[in-house]
Amino acid sequence: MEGDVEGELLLVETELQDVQDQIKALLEHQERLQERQSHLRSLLDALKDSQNPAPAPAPAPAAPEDWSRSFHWDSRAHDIRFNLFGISSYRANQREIINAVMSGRDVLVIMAAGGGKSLCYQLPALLHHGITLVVSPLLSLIQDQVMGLKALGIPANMLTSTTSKEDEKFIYKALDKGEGALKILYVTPEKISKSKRFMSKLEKCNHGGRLSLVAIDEAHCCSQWGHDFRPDYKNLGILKIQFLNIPVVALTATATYKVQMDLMEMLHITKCVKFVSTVNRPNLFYKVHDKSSVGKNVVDEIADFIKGSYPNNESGIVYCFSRKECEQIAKDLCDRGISADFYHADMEITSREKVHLRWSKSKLQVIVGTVAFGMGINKPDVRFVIHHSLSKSMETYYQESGRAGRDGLPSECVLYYRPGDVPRQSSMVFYENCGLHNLYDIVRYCQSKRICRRSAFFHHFGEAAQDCNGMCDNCAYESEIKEIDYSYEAAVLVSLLQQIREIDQRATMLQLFDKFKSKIRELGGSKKTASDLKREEIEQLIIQLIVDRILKEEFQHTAYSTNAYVTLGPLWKQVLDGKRKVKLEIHTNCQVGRNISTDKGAKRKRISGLEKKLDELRTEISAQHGGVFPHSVLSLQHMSFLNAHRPTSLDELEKLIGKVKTEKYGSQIIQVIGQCVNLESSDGDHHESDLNKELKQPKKKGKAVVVVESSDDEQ
Ligand SMILES: Nc1ncnc2c1ncn2[C@@H]1O[C@H](COP(=O)(O)OP(=O)(O)OP(=O)(O)O)[C@@H](O)[C@H]1O
Ligand SMILES: [Mg+2]
Repeated sequence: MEGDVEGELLLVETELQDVQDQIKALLEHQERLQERQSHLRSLLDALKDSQNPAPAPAPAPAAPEDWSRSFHWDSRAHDIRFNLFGISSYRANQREIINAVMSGRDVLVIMAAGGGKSLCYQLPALLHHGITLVVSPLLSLIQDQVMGLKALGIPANMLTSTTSKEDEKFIYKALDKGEGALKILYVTPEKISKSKRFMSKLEKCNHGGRLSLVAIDEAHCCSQWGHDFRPDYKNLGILKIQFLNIPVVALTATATYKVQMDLMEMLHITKCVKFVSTVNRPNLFYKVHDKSSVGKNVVDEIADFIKGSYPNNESGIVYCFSRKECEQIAKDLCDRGISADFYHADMEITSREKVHLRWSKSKLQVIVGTVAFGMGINKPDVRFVIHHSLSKSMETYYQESGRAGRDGLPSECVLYYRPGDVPRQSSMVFYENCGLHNLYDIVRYCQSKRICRRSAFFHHFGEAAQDCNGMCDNCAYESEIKEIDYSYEAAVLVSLLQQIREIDQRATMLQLFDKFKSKIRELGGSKKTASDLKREEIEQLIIQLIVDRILKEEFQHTAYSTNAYVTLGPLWKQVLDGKRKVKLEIHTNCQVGRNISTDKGAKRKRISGLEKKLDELRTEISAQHGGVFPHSVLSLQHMSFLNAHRPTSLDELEKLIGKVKTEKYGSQIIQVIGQCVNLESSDGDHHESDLNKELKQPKKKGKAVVVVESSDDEQ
């Protein structure tokens, strides 16, 4: 009797916890929607006002500043953007943000990964006369940025644990007395919170009128509610207190409303101008791929995909669930002829950095990583991100997959999903705040075969829907999907779990499937016989019942692991009483056989002979110049421009890639273009040059087609 009461109490407590988790998640969602609502309301008011100007001369609230009007620094900004950075036009919001920063306002920038946040403080840094201080959380990010800026001849430096005594002296002199050339100084947050010497030098710099701007990159690290909280970021508010008149620009890729409020408060920039850009990444093609239960088949498919779609060493990431899995998959990919290496938190920092650097310099095609391979990734030309198993939430998946295509060019994000992977993930996250709720969100994303993948992100981040343009599997393919009624099977599962509960036992998903199969055989009442029932379908059904709260997961710790069990959820009676139908979406034209390497979604095109040669040239220049990354020499967008326009003189070249890059690498580029044009004209066919033909020859193991990304208008 006592045991029964205790048992029920436990059940009620677990359910209460579940309800609390859901309330919390719903409140967060409500917050995001409220923010969207207030934004839409003010937009509507502004639109109405512009159509019906108010008749009475009542004191109107100050009109929002128009940051896209012309400013006196426009032509200098244009010159620096194009001639120094080699960037031909601004992306959405960049110009407005730069104008707000230049007008001396504090600014908060929320812009998706790869949106181009760096330019929003680097360009003002060069327009201003003094020094810009940039706070960034990771050494590797700082090193990449400083290296890229130095390659453009911009006086940038960093003050970190790796800075030499000599450099430190130079930086302190520049801060102290304004000697030497220094425009952009990167530091880690620890410098602000822990180095009194640095802060006093900065004080002197400000006193001498030489501190012009403070930029705080990855600003979500300030907030405990953010996904990457860094304690030292909490102290950055000191910057505004100490340098009251210096504008602060805080930048991040994702911040919920709560995180935004929190970081504005902490940085003391509550009156800042806020720029929130869309979470949409139109160049990313999202796809969920059915994952085989046989590990070898999954690696075979991934390897075929990489070799078939990206045979020119285009960079990619494969995310795995565990460290062990990472090492195994990296080895399996190597065995299949792909240059891959692993990256996880158990490795020494130096070996991790080595792998990262080889990959950044495109000497390694694929990094197989755990979630530890995260924030420091600055590589713009990652063409594919594959998830070997599902992420723990929509937010994590958005961030991890978002490391693809930061250069804006078409890239692919493929998630391998198998319902059988869910318990593995749930037993890791169930103790986290809203852990299961967040996991079930991404499980719904994976199980759905109809709903646009992009719309799931808009919904999650509380943003109005936008057109997907066929850039996800559910929008791109006209596959036949049938809704099949599984109410009978669901009722059998529920009654089985009832029986299991009665004898005080529990079942894992695998055990439940086995029991289910023999029960069906025994009953003989299903439309399908036991042998017809595919394991994948029943697992899909069990997971669907879990996310619909008809069943639920329970967890038990053992000495070595946490086991996940399936039990009855709050709504089980509805199914048993026949009050609720259970349907599953099933592909009828054999989704499993659909090979991802045949996808048209990412709009890949053949790489031209010239682009291939330019790629070789930039790698060569990068090797000659030590630190410079190939993408800092020429971006893929530049190579595409050069291929389309084929300049023959330095003057023509300068109009395409700007002055600085032309001065540095122009003669080599013109030479390569000249060689290619000659070869093509002797062949007589621009599109089928010897170079191209040579490139289309099967490479190593007979894989043939050479494809790389293209801009939207090229197919
Ligand atoms: N207007 C532009 N046109 C073309 N390329 C651009 C433009 N602005 C930035 N880029 C390029 O886009 C890439 C990503 O830019 P950046 O590193 O600033 O992104 P980010 O917003 O800081 O992303 P993350 O959140 O991942 O750090 C870089 O290669 C950069 O040179
Ligand atoms: Mg950035």
